[in-house]
Amino acid sequence: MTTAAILTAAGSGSRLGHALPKALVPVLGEPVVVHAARRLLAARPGGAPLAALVVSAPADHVDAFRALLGPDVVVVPGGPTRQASVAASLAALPDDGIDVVLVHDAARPFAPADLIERVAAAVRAGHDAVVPGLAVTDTIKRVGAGDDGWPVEATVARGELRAVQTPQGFARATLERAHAAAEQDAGDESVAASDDAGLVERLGLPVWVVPGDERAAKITTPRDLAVAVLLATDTKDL
Ligand SMILES: Nc1ccn([C@@H]2O[C@H](COP(=O)(O)OP(=O)(O)OP(=O)(O)O)[C@@H](O)[C@H]2O)c(=O)n1
Ligand SMILES: C[C@](O)(CO)[C@H](O)COP(=O)(O)O
Repeated sequence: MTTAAILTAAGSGSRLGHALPKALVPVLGEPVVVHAARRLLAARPGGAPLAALVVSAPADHVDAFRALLGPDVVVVPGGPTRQASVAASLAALPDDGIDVVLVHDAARPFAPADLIERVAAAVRAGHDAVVPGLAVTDTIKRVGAGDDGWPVEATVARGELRAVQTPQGFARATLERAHAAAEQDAGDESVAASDDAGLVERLGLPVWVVPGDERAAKITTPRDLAVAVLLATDTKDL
């Protein structure tokens, strides 16, 4: 089997509040997207390097991304939602016998190689959709909508919950089918899927969870950027 990866990096990073798009924000002197791409390219899913890497960029930064990532990485303009950006990258994926696709967020730039390889291995073992997940450590409450607060409706059994990360791995045909079936939602953030496995779930197909890794934490807020500096140091040799 042959594995390729899609790296989503076209978001603006509004919650981060930086002057640059989030993927171009430096961590220890290098842009987030460079850290993320380097770790994907260093992984050996199935014992071989990725056959291709397609990165989505903000439309007005495509040339800057190409200069940063070099000629072996395909850069495409992203769309208005994460789902649309993945769909654009999927359309640009070469044929080349690629039958396993990893979808990863540049916003999780320090995912270690063993996590990447674990997800790909589960797809190669026969699971057509695989996500890495971490057990939830807080008590989780489901709340209603009140005028001046949020009344608790239930305490959710947290043993059943997983906080899901990327990379997520798919049989290519399953990922293409899932995106094609949800194409009408891709332009609207209020209905677009927040992850690719969610699109597979909408088809009624199974999604398999493998252990996640705290080092694959997502940079969303300014605090996360401070933590990212620690993760960059922690994973610099991975
Ligand atoms: N239209 C979009 C929106 C998001 N993403 C990517 O999807 C990942 C997860 O998105 P998120 O963390 O929400 O990034 P932003 O959309 O940039 O952040 P925010 O919601 O704070 O604006 C990121 O790697 C981001 O670049 C993308 O490729 N295209
Ligand atoms: C795909 C993802 O990283 C899995 O946890 C997450 O859903 C992205 O969410 P965001 O709101 O677009 O950051």
